[in-house]
Amino acid sequence: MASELESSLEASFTASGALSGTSVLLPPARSRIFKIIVIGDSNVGKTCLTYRFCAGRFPDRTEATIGVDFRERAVEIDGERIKIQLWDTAGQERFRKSMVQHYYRNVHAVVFVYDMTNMASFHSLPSWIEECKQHLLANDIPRILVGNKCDLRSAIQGPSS
Ligand SMILES: Nc1nc2c(ncn2[C@@H]2O[C@H](COP(=O)(O)OP(=O)(O)OP(=O)(O)O)[C@@H](O)[C@H]2O)c(=O)[nH]1
Repeated sequence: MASELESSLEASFTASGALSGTSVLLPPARSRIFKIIVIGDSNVGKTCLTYRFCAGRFPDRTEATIGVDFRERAVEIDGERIKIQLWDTAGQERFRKSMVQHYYRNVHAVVFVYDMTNMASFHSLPSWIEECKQHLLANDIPRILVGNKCDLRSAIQGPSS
């Protein structure tokens, strides 16, 4: 029993990255949190995308996001448990004005979303990229582009639409 306890204590030291062999029991290491902002025109599906990722299903109904909504999901990557904190931002200018500087603070990655059935939302991407530049987003911050609503096959718009 005592030896079992000893080995489990040692395992928790090792898991928390602390030195084993000391007599102090440290709390387990806290998960690292990564902040990812999701941006794009209103109605492209940012809320649905983030909700689906975090809750495993689509929301029953959606309304225009005001300011920002936060969603979180724990995932394991390369054996490390991390927390992904998704910032579902408002697409409508009037609902984002007061919040926009908070979106870009300490951000780890950006997801740009457009709606494949709405070419205008694709053409808006340069203005979203410009907003990132204006908020001094570092060049090494990963950026991902998502073309949403690909299930609406017959409504997908191409460059000539
Ligand atoms: N067919 C289809 N509809 C979708 C998809 N994603 C979102 N929608 C619909 O698109 C509409 C807008 O979705 P939201 O997720 O609220 O869009 P948003 O980008 O968060 O909008 P704002 O909050 O105004 O910025 C809703 O009617 C959704 O049901 C998708 O993948 N496929």
